[in-house]
Amino acid sequence: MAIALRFAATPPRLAAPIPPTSAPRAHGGVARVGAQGGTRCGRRLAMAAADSARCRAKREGDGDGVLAGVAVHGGTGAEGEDQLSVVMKFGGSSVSSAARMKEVAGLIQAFPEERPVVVLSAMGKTTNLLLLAGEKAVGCGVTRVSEIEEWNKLRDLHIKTVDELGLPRSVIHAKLDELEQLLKGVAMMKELTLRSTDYLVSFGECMSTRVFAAYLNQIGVKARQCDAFDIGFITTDDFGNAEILEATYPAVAKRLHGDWIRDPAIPVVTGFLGKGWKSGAVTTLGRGGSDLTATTIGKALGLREIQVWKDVDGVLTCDPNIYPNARTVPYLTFDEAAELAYFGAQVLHPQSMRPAREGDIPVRVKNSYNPKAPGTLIAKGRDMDKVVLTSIVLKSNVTMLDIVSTRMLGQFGFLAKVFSIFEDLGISVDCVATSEVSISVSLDPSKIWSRELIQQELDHVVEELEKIAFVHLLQQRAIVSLIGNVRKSSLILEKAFHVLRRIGVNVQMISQGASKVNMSLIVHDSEAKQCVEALHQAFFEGDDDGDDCLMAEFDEENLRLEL
Ligand SMILES: Nc1ncnc2c1ncn2[C@@H]1O[C@H](COP(=O)(O)OP(=O)(O)O)[C@@H](O)[C@H]1O
Ligand SMILES: N[C@@H](CC(=O)OP(=O)(O)O)C(=O)O
Repeated sequence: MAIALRFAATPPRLAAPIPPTSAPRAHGGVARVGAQGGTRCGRRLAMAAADSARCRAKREGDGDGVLAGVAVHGGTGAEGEDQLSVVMKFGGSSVSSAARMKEVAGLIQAFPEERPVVVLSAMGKTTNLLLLAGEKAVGCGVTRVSEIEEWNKLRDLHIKTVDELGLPRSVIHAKLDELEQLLKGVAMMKELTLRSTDYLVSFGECMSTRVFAAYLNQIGVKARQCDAFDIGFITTDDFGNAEILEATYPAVAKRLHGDWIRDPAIPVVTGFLGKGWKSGAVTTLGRGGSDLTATTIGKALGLREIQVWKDVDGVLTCDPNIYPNARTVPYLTFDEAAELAYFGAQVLHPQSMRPAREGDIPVRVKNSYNPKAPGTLIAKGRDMDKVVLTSIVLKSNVTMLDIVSTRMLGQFGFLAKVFSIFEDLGISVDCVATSEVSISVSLDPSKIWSRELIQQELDHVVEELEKIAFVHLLQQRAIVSLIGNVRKSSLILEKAFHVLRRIGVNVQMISQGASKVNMSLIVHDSEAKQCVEALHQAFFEGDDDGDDCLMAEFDEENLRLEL
């Protein structure tokens, strides 16, 4: 049987690669925009340095900030019709069905004064379905691809959505055909590389945006579908976890603004995707990466606000799946939000705060199921005077290593040796605690695609470390991170340990940075949920202080009484 293999397991190059304007950094998230001090206007002009549009901006001579004709928000509040004003990002949960897409379109129509850039994730759990379909395709044989349950599910979901929205199926057919060919290609090659995995999962966002843009047009809201990899999102070639490069900012600004000026239509941009600068192939920004797409666009265009619409009333005091009494946190700083995300609060992508902080663009986390709820506003600063604890984050299934060396006493270079082993094996470390003769670390279980550290990797790391130290491997641990006011750390720890002692839980490791807003406690996995509940009750429910219970304000007197 002949198979039209239009897309082999190795996807095609998209276009000639565009080199980054600076070398990619080895670690971390979004590459920093270079020397940019000064005003917003100055920063944006710097971003557009290589851009011919910059000259136009100068010619027009808007002292309050004009980039290539974009009147940026220099605090005057004077927004022209000729500029995009906000980003509205809708996650998979917000666009999981035709009904949800209608709701989201309604939200966009409800703010006619806004000229949003819309960023969409894949519908519902499409990304997971694509990953599973790809894995199954590797082993199922070409003729059985059509039987893969996940492929059928996601195809049916998209066809049903298009039908229910009253759109022609042609909106989605080409992409579905390509996807089927790709799965057949994977089945034929019996191989799914990281590169082809990224190409495979990109279909989720490519389809949701096509459907949604078509729907907006149908209801009279002029919209334009945009693939992020075609509008200037340039990344490293780290498939599965690519970093956005600096060249992205001027490229995206130029493209989105240019399109808007030429023919105003709401851009509907694929979240989560980019283009590798060397390979020219589609890359992804790590799970939940659409938040990062949104903040990158916000910074690139210098927009007034970045809205991230979820299925919860904002950032909550803890994961509502762990403890349903979680409450909304009304205000957060970029640092607090980043810390929350780093330590595993699923609600925001760990790197997403960086562009917002650099561009000083406020991020509003809102609930698309409950738009009246005020949500969470994340900005540069907030009044921390009354803030004690902001949120509790739990990361489960963590592995801990106790590394003991008698040779560490008075020695130098031991820590360097330990960490070079982790570096060589590509394992990242979450928390660290050291003493004269020992070091305890917790290992990040979520490497690429949330794959957990497999036993073989752990055995390898232990084997290497045993060459220089005694090693104890402790599995099934959990990190309970207390995100709060570092200036009240003693108060937080005092109360936390009081609570933990009361429920009979022993903390196995503690880690707190010098000026960081989080304190991490490692406990046994089996006790972790109970810890979160008890801590939440003590910090957020115990004292009804009339201040949204969020500041967990409790005075010394109260504490003494409790003790
Ligand atoms: N501290 C927290 N605050 C809010 N939501 C949280 C928190 N921790 C975990 N979550 C989970 O994150 C989910 C929202 O994030 P996500 O699934 O990425 O949304 P979306 O798909 O809309 O982008 C919520 O449904 C909630 O279950
Ligand atoms: N669809 C991608 C990207 C994303 O950001 O999704 P969401 O916004 O639904 O978390 C994922 O599932 O990882």
